[in-house]
Amino acid sequence: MIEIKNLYKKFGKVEVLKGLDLTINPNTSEGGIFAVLGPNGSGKTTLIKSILGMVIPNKGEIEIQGKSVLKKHQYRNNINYLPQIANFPSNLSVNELIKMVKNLRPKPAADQEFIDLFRLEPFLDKKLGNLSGGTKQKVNILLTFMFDSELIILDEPTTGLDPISLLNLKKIILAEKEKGKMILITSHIMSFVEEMADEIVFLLDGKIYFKGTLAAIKEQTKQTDLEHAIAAILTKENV
Ligand SMILES: Nc1ncnc2c1ncn2[C@@H]1O[C@H](COP(=O)(O)OP(=O)(O)OP(=O)(O)O)[C@@H](O)[C@H]1O
Repeated sequence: MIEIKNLYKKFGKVEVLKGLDLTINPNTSEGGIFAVLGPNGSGKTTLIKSILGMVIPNKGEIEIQGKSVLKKHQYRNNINYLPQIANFPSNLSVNELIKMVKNLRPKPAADQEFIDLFRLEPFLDKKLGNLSGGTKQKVNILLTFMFDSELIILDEPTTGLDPISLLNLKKIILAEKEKGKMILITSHIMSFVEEMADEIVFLLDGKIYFKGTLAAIKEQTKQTDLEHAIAAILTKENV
């Protein structure tokens, strides 16, 4: 369970989060996959990075499983995080990077399973700087899912993936949900969100504008699909 109270974050003069309150509790919600949505620059990554301790909020409280996480770091060992842009060292090979990450996080790793699934074997000795965008994203996904963690945070996970890899990603996410994991996803691909998410968390103007099921957001906006439901909110709010 994640509980966020009165979260504020400013970058210089830009106020991104303005007293954001959010409780994500899979036990009382419809399911385990929560999509964090909002227009470009609305603060989705800032919120995620605050949960991860990579952004330090100006004010507010963040608790995971009832424990405050601000200025702590141990809890991060139990979060799998897929960053939006993976800045891999370009002169390392895929194999070297996997080994390095496994050394940094000494717990069982299912790397071979994902090497096989995404057919990464031919790329293992290639330098990361020479990989295509989609192949880099497959390495990014492998590094995220090879460890077993209770909380999984995915920032734009579909970027650059071909159709088969996208199907594989969806399978992996659903398998994690089956195991009872809590999964937070940001995505601008509404068809992906509609297919995967149990609940929507919609950020607007530094706060949570809506939290609830796909059915509820469609009903509230009187739209039949998520894309139009979101468009209806943004038009109404003149964003
Ligand atoms: N380190 C930083 N320094 C200065 N400004 C920042 C920093 N990180 C984010 N911002 C600003 O905070 C705002 C929110 O950015 P954020 O990346 O959280 O948005 P987002 O909702 O994830 O956007 P997108 O959908 O485009 O990925 C933007 O105006 C951005 O320029």
